[in-house]
Amino acid sequence: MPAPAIRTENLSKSYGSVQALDGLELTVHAGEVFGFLGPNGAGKSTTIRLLLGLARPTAGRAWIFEVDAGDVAAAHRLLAYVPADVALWPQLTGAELLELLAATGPGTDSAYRAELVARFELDLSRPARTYSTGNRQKVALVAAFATRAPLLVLDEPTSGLDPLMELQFRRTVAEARDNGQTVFLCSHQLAEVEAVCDRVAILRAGRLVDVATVPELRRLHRSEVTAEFTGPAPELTDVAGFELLGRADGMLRFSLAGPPAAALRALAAADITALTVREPSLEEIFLDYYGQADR
Ligand SMILES: Nc1ncnc2c1ncn2[C@@H]1O[C@H](COP(=O)(O)OP(=O)(O)OP(=O)(O)O)[C@@H](O)[C@H]1O
Repeated sequence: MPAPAIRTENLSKSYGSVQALDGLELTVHAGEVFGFLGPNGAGKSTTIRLLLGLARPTAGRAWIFEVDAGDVAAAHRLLAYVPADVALWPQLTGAELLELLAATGPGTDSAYRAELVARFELDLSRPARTYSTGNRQKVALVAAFATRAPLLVLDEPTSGLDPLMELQFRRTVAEARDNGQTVFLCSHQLAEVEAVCDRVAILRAGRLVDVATVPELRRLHRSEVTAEFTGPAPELTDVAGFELLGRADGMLRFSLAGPPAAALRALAAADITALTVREPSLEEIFLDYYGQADR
């Protein structure tokens, strides 16, 4: 087994009486694209700061490819980082910035970098002070993806990108994975996480709620079923996990949680003419976890 890209053991951080991160146990395998999700204040940025050695844990430890995250000089040779708020030296042009970032980072593939500059339509001749938020983000993304760093830590990397650039981002993440790199992606863009991540971790109030693949998460959550029928309506009220959403003449719409066997038996007893099952999106799953009632 290759060393995990990220491993944490009881990783905890408190700020005074605020427990920002509480006993995080996480393993991110080498080569996977891993989504890190949670509502505001869940502890995502705190985790990233601990992984980057920008803060010290109150308890527990973290390793980057088995290098202690606190050993910043060694750990940062293995990773590239894109922060949520990209700050750049205002007087340097895009081209100068990429050169500077390449000189300080874990090694850059210049041919691939040129391809990424074209792909993200980055005008390298302009000074950074004239860049929009999205352009600053592109500089950081191009610099990070052009490295051969085995781990890419991306914190809200596409919040300033338009939908076309968002697609280019997804394509570039897929290339990083094909290249054997690990991607740790912290994002509120759930469609993006759903599209690119192999597994996701869900964090809430400093604690890990779940780690699973998106299909696994889907199986745990409600699907929406529409059944059309002739004759008597199927009798589903006793089925565990059944919740009626609507009914009309010859049509029933309901949500279902858990295994569908009992519902299928009940449906089989009726004369069903059409059946559609819609699986929940990651966004719906996320809202299920963080429903307004218990925020
Ligand atoms: N330097 C600090 N001093 C005091 N409290 C802090 C500090 N940094 C974070 N916190 C608190 O720790 C908790 C976790 O914050 P964190 O920034 O890690 O959340 P987050 O999941 O990244 O949220 P967001 O999605 O809003 O970025 C919050 O309650 C926050 O107020």
